[in-house]
Amino acid sequence: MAVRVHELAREFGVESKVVLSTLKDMGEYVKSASSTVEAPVVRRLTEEHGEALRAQGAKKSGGKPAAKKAAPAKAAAPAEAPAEVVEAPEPVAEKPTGPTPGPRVVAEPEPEPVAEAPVEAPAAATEAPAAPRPGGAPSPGPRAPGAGGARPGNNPFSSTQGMQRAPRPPAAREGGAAAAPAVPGMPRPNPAMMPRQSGLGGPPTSRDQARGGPGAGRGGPGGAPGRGAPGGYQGRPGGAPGGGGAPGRGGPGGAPGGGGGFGPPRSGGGPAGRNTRGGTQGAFGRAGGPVRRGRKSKRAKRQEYDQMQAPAIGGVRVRKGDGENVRLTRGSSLSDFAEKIGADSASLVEVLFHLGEIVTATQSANDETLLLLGEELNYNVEIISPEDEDRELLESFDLEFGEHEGDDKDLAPRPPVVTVMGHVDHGKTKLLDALRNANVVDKEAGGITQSIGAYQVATEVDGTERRITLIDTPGHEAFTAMRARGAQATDIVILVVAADDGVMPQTIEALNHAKAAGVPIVVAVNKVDKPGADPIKARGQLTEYGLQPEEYGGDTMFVDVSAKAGTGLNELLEAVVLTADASLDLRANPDQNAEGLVIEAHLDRGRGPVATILVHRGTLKVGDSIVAGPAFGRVRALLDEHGENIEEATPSRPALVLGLTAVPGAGDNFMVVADDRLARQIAEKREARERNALLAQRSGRRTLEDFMSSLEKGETDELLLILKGDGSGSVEALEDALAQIDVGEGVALRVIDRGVGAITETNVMLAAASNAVIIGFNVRPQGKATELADREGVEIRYYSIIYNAIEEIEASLKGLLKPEFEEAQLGTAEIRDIFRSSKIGNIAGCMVTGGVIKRNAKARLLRDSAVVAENLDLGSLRREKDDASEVREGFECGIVLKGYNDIKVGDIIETYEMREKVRA
Ligand SMILES: Nc1nc2c(ncn2[C@@H]2O[C@H](COP(=O)(O)OP(=O)(O)OP(=O)(O)O)[C@@H](O)[C@H]2O)c(=O)[nH]1
Repeated sequence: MAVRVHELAREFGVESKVVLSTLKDMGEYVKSASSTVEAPVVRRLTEEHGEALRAQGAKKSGGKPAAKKAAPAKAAAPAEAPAEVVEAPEPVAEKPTGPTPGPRVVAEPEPEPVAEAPVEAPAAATEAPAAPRPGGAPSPGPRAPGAGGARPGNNPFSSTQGMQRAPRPPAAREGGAAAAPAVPGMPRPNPAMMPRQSGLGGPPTSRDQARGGPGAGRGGPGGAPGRGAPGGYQGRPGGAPGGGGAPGRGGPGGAPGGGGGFGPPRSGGGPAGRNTRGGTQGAFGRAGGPVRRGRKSKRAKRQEYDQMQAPAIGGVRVRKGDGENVRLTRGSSLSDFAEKIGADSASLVEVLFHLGEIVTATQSANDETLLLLGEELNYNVEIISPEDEDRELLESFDLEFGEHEGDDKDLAPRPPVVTVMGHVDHGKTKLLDALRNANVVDKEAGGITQSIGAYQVATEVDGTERRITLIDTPGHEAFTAMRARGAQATDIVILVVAADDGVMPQTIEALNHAKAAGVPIVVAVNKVDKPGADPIKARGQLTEYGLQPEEYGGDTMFVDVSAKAGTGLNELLEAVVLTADASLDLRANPDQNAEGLVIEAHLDRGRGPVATILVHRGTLKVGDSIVAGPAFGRVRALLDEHGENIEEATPSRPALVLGLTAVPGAGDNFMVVADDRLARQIAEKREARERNALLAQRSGRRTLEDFMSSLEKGETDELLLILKGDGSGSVEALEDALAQIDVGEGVALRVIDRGVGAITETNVMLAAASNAVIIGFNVRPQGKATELADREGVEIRYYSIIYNAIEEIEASLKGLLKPEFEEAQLGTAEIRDIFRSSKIGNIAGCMVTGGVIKRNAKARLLRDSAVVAENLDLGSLRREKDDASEVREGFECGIVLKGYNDIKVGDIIETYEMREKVRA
């Protein structure tokens, strides 16, 4: 576990800056008092400088000994009522494959930390080294008192059990778990204990923090050093046996360290596949240090796996429930769960791990996993349905969807909405076309009707004009897709049966769908113009399926039509109206904020997102603030099916809406809200929710067995990309070009997100959660995105030439990329002032805002997160009046960019150097 510098300082009784400078002397990259320091570093600090620091602290405080504990450890469960007492666990004998028996749940006799609370690390580190571990295993570090002395080395979350950079005996260096003998009584290597993957170029401090800790750990099962294992920033050896790192995304072993690799995903990062960062990272793994070469043999992997399967010694301490209800939304993470039950997410990770599932604390878990965990811990987990979720979401804004405002007298009749279904080739499309051409309303003479997904027709029934809205995507797929989303777009189904063909399988299917939805049916017996037509037979056949023709005493109207000849169309429409009148109460309040459904939506190159909506109630007007699924906006224009502008759309009226910020999905509901801000808030919440649900789905249940089978199968993988560019054109071009890459079998490429603008923390989070690589095209990261990417081990690649991006991605996918140079970030400086000199050009008065600026570095200039100049050289670097070879963060300096004068105050100079990249 990582601890903060100030906590360490408190521990030693010295000021933060003393610890900072000691760490810097040790060569550790530490920024400030609030920076985190990884356990192995803490240990080294303690071992090498602990005495001196404490002495210094004691001197300062007048001989008072330094505090023993940095801070009170967080209790993971409420003190009261351990629900179930299970004796301290003992080692369990060999276990067959398959999920391990449930976690040994140990009641907590006192509110002591469950796994290791982060703050324990310094305490642990300052303890005298513990006795050698049972079995003679090298003890990578002392343990905290009271944190499970009885179960040495068995806590995968223990900060004290050796992390990536823990000094360790040479014997242990040969591949972690695989090399560790399974001595009885010795902690078996547990996937959770394996070294985390590393090898990326960023500062280890921040990265490590996220990697090693409970819940955030990425080190996966397996023993070999992960991606770029021994590399990393510090180039230290990784992976002590039983090393830290919660079970997480890292795959078993992360076998061939992809650290410097730019190889194909299948070979990178180990056999972990989907759930491992390694898989994808391997494809674009950043350089950063020496890389393990070659793949591990199947045997070694198998061995690792076997050991991985072995039950860990030591139980998981989680307070069991009493069958209480726990309501979780789709895609909740273990952290969310933990919060609800007052437990530590790390223990939940561990519990699941024992159940054979590898889920990190922050990752979205799927429904099954959440239910499983609930069952195990005796909680009644209730996954909130998407509809309920949305209802609750709207309720939180004091809104309601799907209700008419006012009372009965406010309701006015509205046209029925009709979907045409039937067997292939029975004439659905033809019928829709025929109806459109013959009966469309408000049609200018000669006007062409556009297909916007729905249109209105009119017919006269009993002397009054009656309108009908037809959804013009025929077939039951769209109908069921909408139903699956809880949306009922259809009031009546026209079931088309060709008179010459009779009832066919899809006729029945459509019939069943309509029945299941409780939607009345009108049968159109089509193609009656054909010589072999037998409309009577069709009636007889459908009777067998429960559709009794009215003329035979039933309640279903059958109408003979010929879509081709245009006969029977009015009768058909009349039948629809009569059926609606007989069985449905189709009324809506037209005088409220509009609500309804998105029938179809797409991105139009010229007009942006366009959506065809169907108003259910209320009246949609130009200028309304609208939220449609995860999209929102102000209605800029409303168009009807003739492409004509309309001012408003009343109930059952389909209209094309322009002005949305994004493309909603078919079946999403839409509603008008008070203002744009509210619309945005709702949309954002929905989007986040959708993302979580998607991630949960994608993450699936990755079991240890899955890992094994991927190992055996020789792993196919997918390279996921997130594209960010400076304009929608470039992003599209890049995506198009990527789609053209022939990646060959076993490797797939998928763009999971794209967008215009700087690379944001959200992009990084998504990449982290889905093991994607971010491609930045002429854009740079924003805010703490880089830091987060480093911490999360997310690879971001920057390009300014599409061709280069394509070439590299293609090469990496094909595993053809030759060793080459790669950029290593050095430091950034912000231009605070500009001094003009006739001799040397413009001098940028800068503040170094991160890292180190070195004189011989390469530089690029950023303005508002966009790259304005690339491949620049630092002409001179000065501190005060003197030339400097490097200037560190927090210091001012003067920089001249060789041959480049177009600088502005506020610009960022980003420096880097090219390091040779070694491929695995
Ligand atoms: N003679 C005759 N032919 C028709 C009639 N209606 C449709 N057809 C023909 O039947 C064929 C299929 O018609 P479609 O409208 O494409 O049928 P569909 O049900 O939409 O077919 P899918 O879209 O494949 O499910 C076409 O060649 C039409 O011209 C009709 O009333 N009489």
